[in-house]
Amino acid sequence: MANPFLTLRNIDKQYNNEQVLRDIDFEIAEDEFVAIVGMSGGGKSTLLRIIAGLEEPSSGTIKFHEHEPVVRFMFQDDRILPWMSVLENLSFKSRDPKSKTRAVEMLNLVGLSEFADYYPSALSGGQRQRVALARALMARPQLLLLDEPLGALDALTRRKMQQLIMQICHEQHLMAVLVTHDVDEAARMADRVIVIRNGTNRFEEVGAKGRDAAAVSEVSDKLFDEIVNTAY
Ligand SMILES: Nc1ncnc2c1ncn2[C@@H]1O[C@H](COP(=O)(O)OP(=O)(O)OP(=O)(O)O)[C@@H](O)[C@H]1O
Repeated sequence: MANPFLTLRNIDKQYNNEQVLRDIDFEIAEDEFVAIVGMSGGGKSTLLRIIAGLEEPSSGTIKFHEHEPVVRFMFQDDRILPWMSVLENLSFKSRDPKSKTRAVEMLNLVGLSEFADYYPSALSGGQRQRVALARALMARPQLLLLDEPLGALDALTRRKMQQLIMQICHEQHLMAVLVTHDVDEAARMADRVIVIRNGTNRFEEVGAKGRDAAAVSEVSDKLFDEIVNTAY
């Protein structure tokens, strides 16, 4: 790979006697958007935590090439604080007055500038996930780890959020690793889709993003076959 940002080599992970990940081996390039798909319980979230440095692999190496990047997560559960306004949710961690300016900018970026003073209970699920995205962007991350962030949204809101996340990652030169159960989502959003089968990455689909509807559907059918043909 020409410009690797992150390299994972022979990553194994066991919990007690359970082998969750085995021989995970792939690279992520600068500016790449990667999706990880696979059966439930297959170790996708564990892999994200290992990339984030929240969990140590049992063996294998993980290497960021240039420098330790700023990494932020987005989850299905938005984890925004109900007793704070939208703006406060973004800026409360920092005493720097510039943080409020940055929060306003980030709300603008995700299309929520009119909602700065709202409390989370007054927002829709899609708007709350926009707040979660804006909050993740506050620290100027280089890498976004997206653990099924759109799983609880209705189909239309989900499509809009997919577009927003792709657009922001592209404009801000952010790398992203998206874990999703939705093979259409993976085929639509990612430059490359990695299928985790039996704990190992056995299949990579390259060049997913920007395909037309027919091509997305073809890729997602292929991904589905790869996943369900796994002997679990
Ligand atoms: N901290 C832990 N201690 C023990 N076992 C764990 C721990 N975290 C995960 N596991 C086990 O590792 C396996 C993989 O879990 P993980 O959440 O990574 O899978 P997943 O592919 O993200 O699943 P899903 O798609 O359902 O979210 C599961 O069997 C889970 O029970």
